[in-house]
Amino acid sequence: MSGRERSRSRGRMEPYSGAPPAGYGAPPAGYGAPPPGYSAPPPAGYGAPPPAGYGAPPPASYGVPPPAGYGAPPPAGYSASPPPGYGHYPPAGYGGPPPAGYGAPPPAGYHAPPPAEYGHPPASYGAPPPASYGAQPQAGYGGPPPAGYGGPPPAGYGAPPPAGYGPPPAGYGPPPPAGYSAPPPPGYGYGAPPPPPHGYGAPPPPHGYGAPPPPGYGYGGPPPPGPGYSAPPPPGYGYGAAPPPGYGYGAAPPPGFGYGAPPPSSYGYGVQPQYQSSRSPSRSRHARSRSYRSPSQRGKGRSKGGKGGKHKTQKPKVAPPEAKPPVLKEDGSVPTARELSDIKEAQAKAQRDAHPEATRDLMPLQLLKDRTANPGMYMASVDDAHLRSWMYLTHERSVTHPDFQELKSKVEWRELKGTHAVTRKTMWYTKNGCTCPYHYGTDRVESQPFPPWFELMVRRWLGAFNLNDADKDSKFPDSVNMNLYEHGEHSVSWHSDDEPLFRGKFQDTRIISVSLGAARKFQVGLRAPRRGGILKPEKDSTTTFTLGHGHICTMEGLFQKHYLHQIAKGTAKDPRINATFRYIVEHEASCPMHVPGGKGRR
Ligand SMILES: O=C(O)CCC(=O)C(=O)O
Ligand SMILES: [Fe+2]
Repeated sequence: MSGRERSRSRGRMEPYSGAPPAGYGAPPAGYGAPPPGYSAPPPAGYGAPPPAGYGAPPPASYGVPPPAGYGAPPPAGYSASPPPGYGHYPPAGYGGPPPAGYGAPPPAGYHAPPPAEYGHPPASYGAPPPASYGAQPQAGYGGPPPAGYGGPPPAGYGAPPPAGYGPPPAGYGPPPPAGYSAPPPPGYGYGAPPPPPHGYGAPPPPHGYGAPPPPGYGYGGPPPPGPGYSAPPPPGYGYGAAPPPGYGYGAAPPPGFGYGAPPPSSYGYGVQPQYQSSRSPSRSRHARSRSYRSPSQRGKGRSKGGKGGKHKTQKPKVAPPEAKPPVLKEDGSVPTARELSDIKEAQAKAQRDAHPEATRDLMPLQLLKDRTANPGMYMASVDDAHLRSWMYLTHERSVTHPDFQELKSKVEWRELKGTHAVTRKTMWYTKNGCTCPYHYGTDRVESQPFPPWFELMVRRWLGAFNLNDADKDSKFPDSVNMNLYEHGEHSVSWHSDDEPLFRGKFQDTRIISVSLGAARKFQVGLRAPRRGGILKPEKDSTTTFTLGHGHICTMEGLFQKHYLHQIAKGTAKDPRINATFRYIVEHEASCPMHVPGGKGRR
């Protein structure tokens, strides 16, 4: 308070005489309309007391006019339901100027909810969009985004264009992402839509299917099925029916498709189709499940089926796979390791695009947000009905800083040792007498029962989901994996929570993740075939979110089958705890909860 202001407030106590008390000259800025009867300026001499209502000084907080829109619904452009945490309680320190950026809509592409203490705009707010967001923001970004930048990019468009997109690289590599055929939105910064590579989109030559594709047709990856692609094979080629859509992309023909002779070696654009003998219809299923084997399953004998051997006798005997023809480029040359990975990634993507998962109409699935009183407070961060995969983010106020301190000091944290250093600390609690351990790569952590103090804490955090064990949708999680990241060097690299215990690669799973302490970046991306044995998301499919104190993130449906996630190393100085609540479906054979022969169902 300045000296002048102090004397003004003292002046209020003086009797009115002659001149108005100090400070009464004019109502302070922002005081709104003068009270009824007040006629400014005061009458000469100001003999009379100030009109009724004028006597009191303006309330302390009234010094500054309230920010436009304060108290009212969120300002225009703020989106019908503001993102979770936005505006459901007034920013701290309200009464001062609105926090920078308040009143502006959140920047396009800003997926993460604002941090717990709204009032500090998120770190990236107003800053350039996340790296994965495609083109650099246009000059002037920081004000409203350039026209066209506001809406979400078309599917597949969020990623940067392939290197050298100006003129497409020779051979053009994989087909452009879905939706890419549309010109980029204005302002997206590609200049003009890229010219299609020579021959792209044109139908293949009418009789050319037995022959190599014409020069220049050459996609590194499989061509999209185009008009004419399902044209009958050249005379003499002789399969009865037209090949199924997508055939020739490396997928095996469906059971019973049964052509006598394999197609000529040039069929399939350099990617050899996989032949299926009509005697082994399980081949394609076999090939498919093979690509879903987890790190722990890989390297184990196929007859074990990756389930610790206990289903040995139940597994159907499968004939040893026929030797696969080598994958060649369209010019017949052998691809480099990187080119081969690109080809495999494009094949996997084509498979995925061609094979949607069951819809929720066909196979109902209740999303956790729909169990709450306020589903609008949950932001869809991944909403992928095609892959039956969902991720929602919200902020939960009942998660407190004392909770963080209690967890940090009471949990018996175990160090996880990577190949070179400690990657993070962890703990694994289970319920109902379950003794299943948790496997992290080569590390194994024995379970402990939920401590009573933790049970209470968790019931509070997850209260909004109304998990009262009344039916299958309302089951309370029966296990939790906790991580303590002491600083930015602690991390968890790309993975999915696909441990056999949860059967997340085969059926819907729910994972509820609660974050406490320091904020860290959480990334998700589409699962791609391993590259050089390493699990990484498909190129250009990564999205980054910030998980701060009190954030709850759900992963639902087949998210663990189709998506990967990670907490990458970063610059964080302060510790963070994350608890992921899970449902065990298939207990290990040594566990008292094990059901012999049963593949559990949630
Ligand atoms: O710390 C996180 O937010 C993620 C942890 C995680 O992915 C896991 O425990 O499986
Ligand atoms: Fe995970």
